Amino acid sequence: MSMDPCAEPALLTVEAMQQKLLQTLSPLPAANVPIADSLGRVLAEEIRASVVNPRFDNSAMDGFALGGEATAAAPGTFPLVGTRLAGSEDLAELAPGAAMRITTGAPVPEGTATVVMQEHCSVTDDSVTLRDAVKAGQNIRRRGEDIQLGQCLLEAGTRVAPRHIMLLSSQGLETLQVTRQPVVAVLSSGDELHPVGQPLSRSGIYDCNRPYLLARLQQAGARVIDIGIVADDPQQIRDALLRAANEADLIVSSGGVSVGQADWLKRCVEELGTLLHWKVNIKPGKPVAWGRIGAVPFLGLPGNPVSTLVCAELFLLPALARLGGVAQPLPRVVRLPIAHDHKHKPGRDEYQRAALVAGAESLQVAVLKGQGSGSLANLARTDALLLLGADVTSVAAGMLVDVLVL
Ligand SMILES: Nc1nc2c(c(=O)[nH]1)N[C@H]1C(S)=C(S)[C@@H](COP(=O)(O)OP(=O)(O)OC[C@H]3O[C@@H](n4cnc5c(N)ncnc54)[C@H](O)[C@@H]3O)O[C@H]1N2
Ligand code: MOO
Repeated sequence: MSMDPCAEPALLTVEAMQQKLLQTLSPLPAANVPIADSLGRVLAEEIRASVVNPRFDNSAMDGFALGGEATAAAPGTFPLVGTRLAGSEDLAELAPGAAMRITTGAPVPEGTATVVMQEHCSVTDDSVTLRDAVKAGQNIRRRGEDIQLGQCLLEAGTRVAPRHIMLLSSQGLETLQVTRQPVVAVLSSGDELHPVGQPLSRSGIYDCNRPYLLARLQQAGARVIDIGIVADDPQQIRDALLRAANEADLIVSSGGVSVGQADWLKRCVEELGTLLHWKVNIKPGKPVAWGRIGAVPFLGLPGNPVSTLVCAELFLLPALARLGGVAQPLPRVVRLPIAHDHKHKPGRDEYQRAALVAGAESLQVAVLKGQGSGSLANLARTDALLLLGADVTSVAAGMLVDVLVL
């Protein structure tokens, strides 16, 4: 890689850069964790059912189980021979023509032909009267109709969500094999940057990229190390990168990757390790850098805050997901109609901040005002990024466009 700041390397497409990242990385090793600690972690094993669902034929309603002949005889009055509650270990059978009070989830007694909701019956101490005809087999949840033994429930590479914890707990699982949680070190670079809580110098600004990255990474399942703000000084940058490489599985910086004389990040990575690629045909975020410090991958995001945000979605989160063992590490793009005519200057794949708005038939995407990579006000309304391909010159209202929902 040339040290000449004026040399223009070949720009990768977004897809090619993503493939390059994914090829450089492999999932971290797996460990066993209690289910209660598994939220947000990534399964390193396939989960197959060891418990069928339902475990036994059981009632779907509070009401009355009817023995065989009673079903055909309804409407009518039938003797009430007992009660079966959920959790009952009682094995009594139900005689043909008799009825038994039953609650939702209780095993239906042997001999049950159907279950009737109690709202459809009148009851005395020793009999139940059905007002209407009944269908055989209704309101009974059959053993194994949902989950059978050995059925694949979750694939390796699934990020554990609360609904998965429900499914796994229903199987009685206590622990899971998950990929080790990736540790990501985050730093900001720039003499102009101040941490929040400190007064600003005349040409100072608050560092908003590092708080953003720390939050976004944690939301995506990483453990973060905050390396802080590093001045535009090669020695300080080298020290920060080496400290980060010592402690983390992935290093991410913002700022200092362009061609300015104080842009040291890329040069320091070349010195300390390997710069694997620099520059992608994307707007915003063109000077994004990818490399390694020793064995630790490094992603250098461009400093303009929206460049940081867009490149984090497109490159940082896939890199994190890959380390974390996620089966589908790339962001999911959906197609939605655009709410208005829209012009685009071709040349780079562009990701524009957009709001999702209610259309007549479906959600629509509306591009927000203020698309400069340093413009922040519209982050308040940003729901999604609209992708406009490098060759697109315009889109007409109603056309389906690619959208990355945030
Ligand atoms: N001659 C050229 N100049 C620039 C080019 C180019 O191709 N040729 N590319 C432009 C593009 S595109 C981008 S993006 C930026 C990226 O530059 P850097 O990564 O070196 O970022 P900085 O120069 O350090 O900062 C850019 C901008 O963002 C502000 N910033 C930086 N870090 C933070 C932070 N943590 N929180 C808030 N704001 C931050 C910084 O003050 C600058 O205003 O380069 C263009 N230049
Ligand atoms: O790529 Mo820069 O991010 O356009 O501002």
